[in-house]
Amino acid sequence: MTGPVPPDPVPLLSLRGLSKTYLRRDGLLTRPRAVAAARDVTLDIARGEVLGIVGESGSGKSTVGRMAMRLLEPTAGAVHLDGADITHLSEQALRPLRHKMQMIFQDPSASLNPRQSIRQILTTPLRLRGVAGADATQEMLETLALVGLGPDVLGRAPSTFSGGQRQRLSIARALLMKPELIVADEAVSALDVCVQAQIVNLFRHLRDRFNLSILFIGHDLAVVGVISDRIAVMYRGTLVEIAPTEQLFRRPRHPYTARLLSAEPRRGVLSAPAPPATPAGQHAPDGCVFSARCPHAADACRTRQPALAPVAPGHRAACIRTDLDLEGILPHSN
Ligand SMILES: Nc1ncnc2c1ncn2[C@@H]1O[C@H](COP(=O)(O)OP(=O)(O)OP(=O)(O)O)[C@@H](O)[C@H]1O
Repeated sequence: MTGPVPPDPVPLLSLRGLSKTYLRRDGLLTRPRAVAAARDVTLDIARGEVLGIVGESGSGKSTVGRMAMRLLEPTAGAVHLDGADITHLSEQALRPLRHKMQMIFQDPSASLNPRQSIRQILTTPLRLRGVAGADATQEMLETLALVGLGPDVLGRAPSTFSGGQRQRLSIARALLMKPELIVADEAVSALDVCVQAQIVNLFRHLRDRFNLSILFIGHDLAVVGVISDRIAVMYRGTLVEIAPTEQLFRRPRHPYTARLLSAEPRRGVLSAPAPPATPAGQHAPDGCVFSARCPHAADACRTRQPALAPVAPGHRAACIRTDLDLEGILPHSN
């Protein structure tokens, strides 16, 4: 008997109650204070899913991405990859799993060695996988073609490429590790608007082709919305809303999400300005993290942070003002 394929019961990546606290000193003579870069973040990413994380600068997006990659030790919480708890694995024990998780950063120049040719750069992941000789060359060329580059690039140095081409090269290098998960941290933020669209389309194509899971981190809801199946919204280290993309755009349930949406242009999907940054050096209030800026804050909002609670199927929000009818916008056509 055939029927719909049930969803994969084990998410590829599962973040459970992840927190990260830094001690920060604001001046030479001041006492260090604790800064919660991420608080109790719980997220799952299914195989083949693109999960967006959006929020303004300093909201903790990179901290979550780096903890997911086990590049940063969490202060509390757990990271599960394919059902296995990898939170406390040693670097040596992690090594065989590292290839499954690849990270793409905002500035590809920083991760492409300027003294190496593209052939040398792309040889490294192949060597790590034990692929050499003619097989390596063939795989290199196939992967370059996948990211829209030709064989002529192999002898060139990274500095001879544009920003968009360099990002294509870092994606090619990541693909050569045969990853199952890609964490793309502001991977298109530094690019021109039309190049952003091309790279976002490339990520989408690669997801479809390889059933990749992608954690797509960005500050621009319009860009993140184009590629993501679901979006998680962060504010000051706290996950305040998570929903399927269309639902989040159409009917946001947290005032901060509504505010991000109102900063979006109604047309020109990829040209939203960055939202204003969180004021530096301000402590989170005792209550809801957004209460100080929220136009709908009630007294109860200033006394405690609400938990992320279901508001509709697949949709959760950390707001006690469930009575609000917040304004959304029409979703972008994917
Ligand atoms: N090594 C560190 N030491 C102290 N504080 C840190 C450190 N790294 C990050 N932070 C602080 O943690 C908070 C979250 O930073 P994070 O980089 O995760 O935010 P983000 O949303 O990715 O922002 P951006 O896009 O600007 O990087 C910020 O307040 C930041 O200043």
